[in-house]
Parts: sequence; structure tokens; C-alpha cells
Amino acid sequence: MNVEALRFPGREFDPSTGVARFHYALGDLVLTETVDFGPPSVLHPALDRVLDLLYVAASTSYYKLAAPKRVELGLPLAEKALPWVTALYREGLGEFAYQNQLAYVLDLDIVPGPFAEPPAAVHEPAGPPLAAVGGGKDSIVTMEALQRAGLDPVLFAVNPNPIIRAVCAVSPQPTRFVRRTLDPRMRELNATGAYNGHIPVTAINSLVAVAASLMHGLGPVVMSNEASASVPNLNWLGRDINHQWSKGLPAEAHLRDALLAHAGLQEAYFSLLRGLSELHIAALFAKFTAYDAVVTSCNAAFKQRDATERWCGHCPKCRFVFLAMAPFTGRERLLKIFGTDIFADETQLPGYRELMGLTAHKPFECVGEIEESLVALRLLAGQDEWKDTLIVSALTAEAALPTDAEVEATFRGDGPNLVPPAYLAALEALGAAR
Ligand SMILES: CC(=O)N[C@H]1[C@@H](OP(=O)(O)OP(=O)(O)OC[C@H]2O[C@@H](n3ccc(=O)[nH]c3=O)[C@H](O)[C@@H]2O)O[C@H](CO)[C@@H](O)[C@@H]1O[C@H](C)C(=O)N[C@@H](C)C(=O)N[C@@H](CCC(=O)O)C(=O)O
Ligand SMILES: Nc1ncnc2c1ncn2[C@@H]1O[C@H](COP(=O)(O)OP(=O)(O)OP(=O)(O)O)[C@@H](O)[C@H]1O
Repeated sequence: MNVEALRFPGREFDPSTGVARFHYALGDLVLTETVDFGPPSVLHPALDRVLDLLYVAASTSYYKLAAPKRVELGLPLAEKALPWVTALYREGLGEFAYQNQLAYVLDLDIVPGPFAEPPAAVHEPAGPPLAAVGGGKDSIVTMEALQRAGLDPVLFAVNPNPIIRAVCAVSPQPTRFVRRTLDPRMRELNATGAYNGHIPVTAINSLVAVAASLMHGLGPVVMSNEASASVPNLNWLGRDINHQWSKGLPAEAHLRDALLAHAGLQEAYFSLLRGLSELHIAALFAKFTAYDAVVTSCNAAFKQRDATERWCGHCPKCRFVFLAMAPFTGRERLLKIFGTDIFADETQLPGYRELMGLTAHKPFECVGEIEESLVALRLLAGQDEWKDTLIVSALTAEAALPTDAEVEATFRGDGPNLVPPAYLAALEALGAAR
């Protein structure tokens, strides 16, 4: 598809049904994304501005079909929201640019529309938080922290699959779900050779959540993005490429700035687990056995078609989460959670060598840092039930294990974060990781 620019011909929102439609033009082709929020209980004054930001975030799915040289925003946005737009495209599509060898995307020309008037007022959402649930260990830790602290979270998901629904059903907290539908022509376009690749999906889910929280008079949106999400996978042409860009701290800070500048929303969005390593989160997760039969972090289970029922057992994320949970769950429990023993399978060794930094770059998946994998390995090498397993013994013979100080640092939980103090206290109340 050879087009000059992605354009924004307009969007609609029906306040009686809560259905939003976002239109995107690639030349003469106009594609439409639909987000069905369900009927709102409140029409918050900041809602329309949040829908503007969502209109921009969701555009990345359509931009990537043709990857034109320009994005012409057209719609009025606050000037101080533009750094978020630039980062969303240039960094959020970094993996897409790398995989498709489209270097210009890293410096994409983003043409702003007229600047919007500053928001009429500043609002700080009060009320029960909206906790975004992804079905894996991270959001379960957040759900439990908020509930135990008496903050009475509402559990939230975009397009919940049976896993997310089952995880929410374990908790007594109420739920709110939103349906997001990509333009159905996207699949046909991909089949006929349009570009494909990763997009910053967490930015989209985050803004859907902020809009949903406003529609029901709720408090801040609480994500479960961890410290390691900010660490890039590789450097290409002098730029960091991060699969998890929209889960990282810079993306969180940009989005908070855009929400304040364009919608007048303060403290409306943060990640509770930001200061924690994946290993620390796995240790906290191990305290709660009630989710064992449903928790699933494997992305293969979250595809729109041909999804696996739970863990696929042979992807980087399955390998990493098995490794991260093993030191804290014990063997019998972990084998029940995964339904398979990944450490007994020799074919997993090359994938584990990658996670330990012994071969290529960290995989383009939501996996922890190399240092965290090494810390997990060191803990396992000291545990009788794991140390002689095929994978653990092969890796310990090869990898340089971290020092005591490095192990201790992994569980400090004091990484940079934007969590309000009352919420930090809720997390601390879960107790020490180990
Ligand atoms: C489930 C998954 O990993 N999907 C990635 C995969 O897509 P696939 O074709 O295998 O399946 P679908 O997800 O069903 O996608 C079908 C097509 O639709 C496009 N698409 C999907 C969602 C969307 O919001 N916009 C879209 O345009 C998609 O590109 C497919 O053409 O491979 C794709 C290409 O690399 C990835 O784009 C799919 O990733 C999804 C957007 C997704 O939801 N992935 C999350 C599980 C994920 O990777 N989360 C990251 C967070 C990264 C971030 O910065 O937000 C993580 O957990 O690390
Ligand atoms: N479908 C969704 N709807 C709403 N929020 C989501 C959805 N999927 C993920 N999230 C949010 O994004 C965060 C990151 O997603 P991710 O899949 O990494 O986390 P998770 O499922 O909680 O844990 P894990 O890392 O073990 O998979 C989640 O913790 C959650 O806050």
C-alpha cells in the first residue's frame, strides 16, 4: 500500500450506548475501530479529551498497515501532549520498525493539528481504583494488594478472554469489561501483503481504562507494569528498541503528562508494580494459591484466533515465568500451574540460554531482564528439588551466577515509580517478597 500519510478523518461517541468509533484514512481507504464501553453512568467533563488521546493511541494499528512517511494528526491536541504522540509512534513502533527494516519510523514526521485550548479544569479521579487485569501473575498481585488494603478495586479488562474472566471470578471484587474491535479489513489487508508487526497495545488498553473509569465515576487506573518493562531488547541504529515500550516508565510518564495537559486529569493513571522486578512479583504471587488453576501469562493464550487454552509451554514467556516462579512455588505446585515440566525438556535449553544472555538479545516478549533470570538460576541452584533438573544443571554449568548483593537488589522493590503514597502502602502491606 503506497500512501503518503495516515490521516484522522474524525471520531464519534454515542453517550447513550457508550460506543466510540474511530476512523483512520490511508489514502482513499478509511478504516474504523469500534470501542464499546457500554452505557456510561456519568458524563465526565474530561471524557471527550480522553477519547481524543485514545483516538491517537489506537491509530498505531492502522498506521502500521502501510507505514507512510507522515502522520497528519489534524485533530486539536494540547501542545504538551505532543511529546507523548511522538514517543508513541517513534518508540512504541520501534520493534515494528526494526522487524520490517523501516528506519524512518524511528524519526517519523508527525504533523500536529491546531493546538487545543487548555482543559477548563483539573480533576483528580477519586473513588475505587480501576485495576487493569491481564490474566497473569502481575495483575493478580495488584488485585490482591488493593483488595487487602480495603481500596475496593473494580477489576477491568479490554476484550476479556476466558482466562481473564476466570482470574476475575476468583476475586470477590466487581468487574467492568470493554469490547474493542479492530476494523475487520485488517486481516484481509495483511493477507494481501500489508505490513504487520507489534504495536504499543498497552497504551491503548490504558486509555480505554481511563475513559471507562471516568464513565463510571471511579478512581485512578492501576496498571501492573513492572520495572523490567522499561529495559530495551536491543539497540538499532543508535536507538533503543523495546518490545514492552508502552509498559515502561517513560511511556507511563508521557501518558500522565498528556492526560494532564489535554484532559486536565491528575493522578489518573499509574503502575502499582513499577518499582518491582519480575522476580519480586513472582515471589509475591506465590503467596496466593487461589489463582493457581487459572493464572496464565503466556501470550499465545491471548491471540484473537487459535489461542491456546492456557500456557503453551514452549515460548519465551512460558520459559521465563516458569523460571521466575520456580524458586517460590516449589516443584509440585509449579507443575500443576503449568501442566508440564519445562525444566525436564532438553529442547527448551536454547531458549533459556537466550534468557540468560548467553546468546542473542533478550527475546521480543514480555520477559524479565537477563540479570533477573540469572538471579532465579542462582536461587534454583541452591534448592534440592530443582538443582539437578536438566535445564537448571545445564545452565549452572555455563552461566556466571550473580553475587549476594545482586540477589538482594532484585528484591528491594524500590525502583523509580509514580505510585501515590496510599497505594505504595497497599503494596508494602503484602509483606516481604521471600
Ligand atoms: C497475542 C499476541 O502476542 N499478539 C501479537 C501477535 O499477533 P497475532 O497475529 O499472533 O495475534 P493477535 O494478537 O490476535 O493479532 C492479530 C492481528 O491484529 C493486529 N493487532 C492486534 C491488536 C491490536 O491492538 N492491534 C493490531 O493491529 C496484530 O498486529 C495482528 O496482525 O503478533 C503481532 C505482530 O507482532 C503483535 O502485534 C500482537 O501483539 C498484540 C498487539 C498483543 O496484544 N500483544 C500483547 C500480548 C503483548 O505483546 N503485550 C506486550 C506489551 C507491549 C506493549 O508495549 O504494550 C507484553 O506483554 O510484553
Ligand atoms: N486485556 C487487558 N485489558 C486491560 N488491561 C490489560 C489487559 N492485558 C493486560 N493489561 C494490563 O497491562 C498489564 C501488563 O500486561 P501483562 O500481560 O504483562 O501482565 P499480566 O497479565 O498482569 O501478568 P504477566 O506478566 O504474568 O502476563 C497488566 O498487568 C494489566 O494491568
